[in-house]
Amino acid sequence: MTFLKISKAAVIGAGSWGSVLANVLVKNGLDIKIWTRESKQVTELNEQHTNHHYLPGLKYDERLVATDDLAAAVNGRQVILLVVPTVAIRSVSQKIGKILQTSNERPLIVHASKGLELGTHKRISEIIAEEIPEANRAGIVALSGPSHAEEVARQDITLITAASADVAAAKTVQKMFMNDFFRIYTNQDIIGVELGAAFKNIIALGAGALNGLGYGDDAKAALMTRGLAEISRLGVAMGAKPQTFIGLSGVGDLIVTCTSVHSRNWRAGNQLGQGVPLADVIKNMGMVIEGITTNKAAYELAQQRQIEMPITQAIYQVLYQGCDIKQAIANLMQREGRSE
Ligand SMILES: NC(=O)C1=CN([C@@H]2O[C@H](COP(=O)(O)OP(=O)(O)OC[C@H]3O[C@@H](n4cnc5c(N)ncnc54)[C@H](OP(=O)(O)O)[C@@H]3O)[C@@H](O)[C@H]2O)C=CC1
Ligand SMILES: O=C(CO)COP(=O)(O)O
Repeated sequence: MTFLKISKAAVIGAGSWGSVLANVLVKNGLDIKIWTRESKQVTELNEQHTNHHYLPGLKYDERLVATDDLAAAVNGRQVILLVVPTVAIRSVSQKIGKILQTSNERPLIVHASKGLELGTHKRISEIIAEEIPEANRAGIVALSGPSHAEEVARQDITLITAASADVAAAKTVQKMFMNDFFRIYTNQDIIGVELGAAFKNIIALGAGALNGLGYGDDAKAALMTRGLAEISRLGVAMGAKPQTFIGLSGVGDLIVTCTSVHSRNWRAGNQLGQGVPLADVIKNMGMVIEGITTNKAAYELAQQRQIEMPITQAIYQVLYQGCDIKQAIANLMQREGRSE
């Protein structure tokens, strides 16, 4: 595609991240419609300009318009930004694909979700490409990097990546989001960007668990470093460029997710480390914990491709096979000595 100056976009998903990204775009002067499946949330966003369940205390820009009518959100928009959990990407994309076929429109599709599909192990952009016909999309861009909704909401400095094989598409997204607190880099390695984003959540579960168990900074640094080594190994085997894992969407996002109390994955791991059962952790969070399903996908991929991922395997044993966390850590420590 050619570079476009965007004035109208739709944001699909009004959870923590979708609502904050929508707010950034409104502040940047764009006309934004945000879609949520919840009619009560539409009323709250349009009348109180709040999103109490997801970001208590935040006042949204009054120009942000919410709707629960997907066609009304999508039609006539130059960009559609998907920000629903990975598990919902296929069904939502299917619906959007049908709407765009009927209206015969061709917007740029952007997503900011981080995960792999269970069963197929597909990346988000692969799912979108399957469900929205090529004739009805101008390109696909992944928006990803170290960014917590809670901090972007208060306009903290945040730097992330717009990734697409199509440079003009990535630059279009860069331009629409950039402002004095939000800085976007482009990257053509969408495979590496999406995989770094998905896999770091697994390691963040482990970092949280170490904290919950009372381990210190040495353990955290070790987990992050060896975690980066194994997620890059799988990522490169899946077609990612190695250097992407030392960029914002790789080590950058790994650092923020493994060290921030805002991270849902870290907080979930922290509770598991304190002995809270997984079902209760999920119930109490009230928001998506992507690392739990991505751990299963990554474990299966590692098995299929015979790639050594001891941390991912240990977390899989804890989450899915009932292994005690302390036993899983002991098993990791007792592995035969290796070179780095
Ligand atoms: N939160 C953050 O700081 C960041 C999140 N991300 C990524 O963004 C994605 C979304 O995360 P986040 O906003 O935190 O998630 P939340 O749990 O805060 O919100 C999820 C949103 O998606 C909606 N949703 C859930 N399931 C479906 C479905 N089946 N169909 C339609 N809508 C659905 C929810 O609607 P309802 O309220 O009705 O359930 C809600 O609006 C994730 O992949 C996450 O990894 C990326 C960077 C930062
Ligand atoms: O991706 C994120 C930060 O970059 C958000 O991480 P959590 O989903 O763990 O909150």
